[in-house]
Amino acid sequence: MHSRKSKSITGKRNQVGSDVAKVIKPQKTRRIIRRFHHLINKRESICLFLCLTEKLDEANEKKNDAIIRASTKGNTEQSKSYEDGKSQVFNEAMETQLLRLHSLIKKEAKLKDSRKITVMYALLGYVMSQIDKLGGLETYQIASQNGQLNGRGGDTSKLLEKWIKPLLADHPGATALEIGSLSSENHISRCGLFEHVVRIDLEKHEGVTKQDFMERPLPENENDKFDLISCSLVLNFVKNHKDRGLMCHRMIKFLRPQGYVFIVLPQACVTHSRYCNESLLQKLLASLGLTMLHSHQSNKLYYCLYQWQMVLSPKGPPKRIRVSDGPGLNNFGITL
Ligand SMILES: C[S@@+](CC[C@H](N)C(=O)[O-])C[C@H]1O[C@@H](n2cnc3c(N)ncnc32)[C@H](O)[C@@H]1O
Repeated sequence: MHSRKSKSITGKRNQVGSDVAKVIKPQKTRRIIRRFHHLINKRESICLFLCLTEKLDEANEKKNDAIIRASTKGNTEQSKSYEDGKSQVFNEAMETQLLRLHSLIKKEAKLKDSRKITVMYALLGYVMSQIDKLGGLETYQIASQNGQLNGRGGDTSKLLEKWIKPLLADHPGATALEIGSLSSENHISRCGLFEHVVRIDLEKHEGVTKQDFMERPLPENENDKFDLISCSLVLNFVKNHKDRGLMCHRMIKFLRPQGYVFIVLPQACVTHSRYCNESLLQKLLASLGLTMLHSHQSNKLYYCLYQWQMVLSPKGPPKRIRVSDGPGLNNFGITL
């Protein structure tokens, strides 16, 4: 696999990480974020096809490599194919195969012979090398951080502050949990409306605890719960519709009665998805007892604020349902 260290012009090696924050140009952030999502999605589909049951960890590519390698153990052809894939530099043919992965998988699933599996290992190796070349989750997060500062008008919790201020007027000592926090400088932490803000993310950042929300110990009492949970641009980061649903379910467990949930999604998740629009999202969250108080669409983002009023509406279907059709739509969806 390529080294995650790059040489500077002085010949010094730079570790991918905080140093890189200074070198990702703002105009490149969107491209990096898109590429990262593309690669992660393709990797997930290939792993599903190969029945790799051990969960890959976005924050630990070394571990992921070891998991994949272990799955090829005893099969020299698969192992060689995976290593060959990893040794590829940018490869048009592989990129085309990735773009057609969905139909490729459909076709191959019918004739799941050993040769096809070998081809999939080569593609998986290629995806791994591309993720590595990109700098993995760290670079993605740095790009997102830059995105917060530039391209999309900054920190999303500015709007949260506007919405939540009148609601918390008689609520001294309110607490908040910010899932997917990249900075302790965001409005949510600085606005003074919350006595305490717990900030967590899959990666460690200054003032942010490294923690997977899905593994955060469940509250033992009301003190461990929050008056607000912020989930800004996190659900779209979660890989599939079922896991997104699980995340929504879990958020409720951390909310105090009448607590609030602030969700931000890329606008396309509600305007250009086959499986999601604002009204479906509203119905899904209503089945968890959440009532929508506000929503707003900017050029790039969709914001909404819900309150846990505990008035449960009927549960939606466990499967994704198609709400739109046509070319150019994405497959974002949530199922509960
Ligand atoms: C695009 S960034 C969003 C950052 C920021 N909240 C914003 O609005 O710009 C998505 C972040 O969600 C984090 N994330 C995804 N799943 C998570 C989980 N299960 N627990 C904690 N953080 C998670 C990722 O680590 C990533 O840093």
